[in-house]
Amino acid sequence: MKTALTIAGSDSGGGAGIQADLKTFSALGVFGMSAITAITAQNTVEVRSVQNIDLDMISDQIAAVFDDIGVDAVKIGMLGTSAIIKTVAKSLIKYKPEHVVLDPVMVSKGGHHLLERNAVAELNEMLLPLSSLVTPNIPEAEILSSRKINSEPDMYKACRDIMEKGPKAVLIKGGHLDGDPNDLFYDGKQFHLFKGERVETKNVHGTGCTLSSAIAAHLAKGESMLTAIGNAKDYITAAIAESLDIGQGHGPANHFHHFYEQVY
Ligand SMILES: Nc1ncnc2c1ncn2[C@@H]1O[C@H](COP(=O)(O)OP(=O)(O)OP(=O)(O)O)[C@@H](O)[C@H]1O
Ligand SMILES: Cc1ncc(COP(=O)(O)O)c(N)n1
Repeated sequence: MKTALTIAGSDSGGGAGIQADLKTFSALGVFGMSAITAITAQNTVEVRSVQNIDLDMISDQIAAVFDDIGVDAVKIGMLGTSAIIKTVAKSLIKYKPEHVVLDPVMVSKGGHHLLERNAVAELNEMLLPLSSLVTPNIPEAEILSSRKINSEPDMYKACRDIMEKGPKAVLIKGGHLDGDPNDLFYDGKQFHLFKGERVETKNVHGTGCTLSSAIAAHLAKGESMLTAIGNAKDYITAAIAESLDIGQGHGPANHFHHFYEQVY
């Protein structure tokens, strides 16, 4: 069986972070494993508190998985501090996984800063060069590229800027722009626009986590990067179309809508 490791934060509300990642891996038939970087007390409305995990514990979790089970693809989500970024980078340099999908999580939907503001330099210098694909949303792409993004043409320019930081490829997610949520891919040679259709819903908690995990799962199964992203885009579109109206805030993507339909 193919395996995928998520290195990310825990969301007690189950909609984002490690929980979204493991649900996505399972739904796509890949064996999911985790290295938890932080525990968040969180629900659909807010992040109430965050406790970062000790650096040694983070690298021990990663080592335990690589030393015994093996990893076909890695997905990286919330890394709260520059020290955690350095620790994860060191582990990636040691184990050299073939596929690394980096979701550069910075701020939660509710506005809580999940990455220290001064840690962006480490993200740029240490992790982008180790990534097969980096998947910023619009505000994250603005920070990584130091450029305002108000339109699709701006996304093309930002892709070029981000590629200079050394990832093998970039996918800027268009969910935060007006209009249909189109995501733009660039690998230094070709651009590809993955077109979406906007689903009118407030239940979009954890959609970025889900998309990056779905890409990692498809890469673990041996698909090419463009095929993996296309399949992951179909997955997130269906998971948003059938998203769950639970909690008072942004409800989560639905990973098992076929199953839930039978249970309702
Ligand atoms: N309302 C929507 N309908 C359909 N697709 C959407 C919608 N909103 C976002 N998407 C798609 O979902 C994926 C995640 O995009 P988004 O821009 O929301 O990422 P994000 O802000 O990192 O998500 P999050 O921070 O909630 O994890 C992208 O493929 C995007 O195009
Ligand atoms: C542990 C963790 N990781 C990632 C996110 C981002 O997801 P969102 O932007 O939907 O809040 C989050 N809220 N919590």
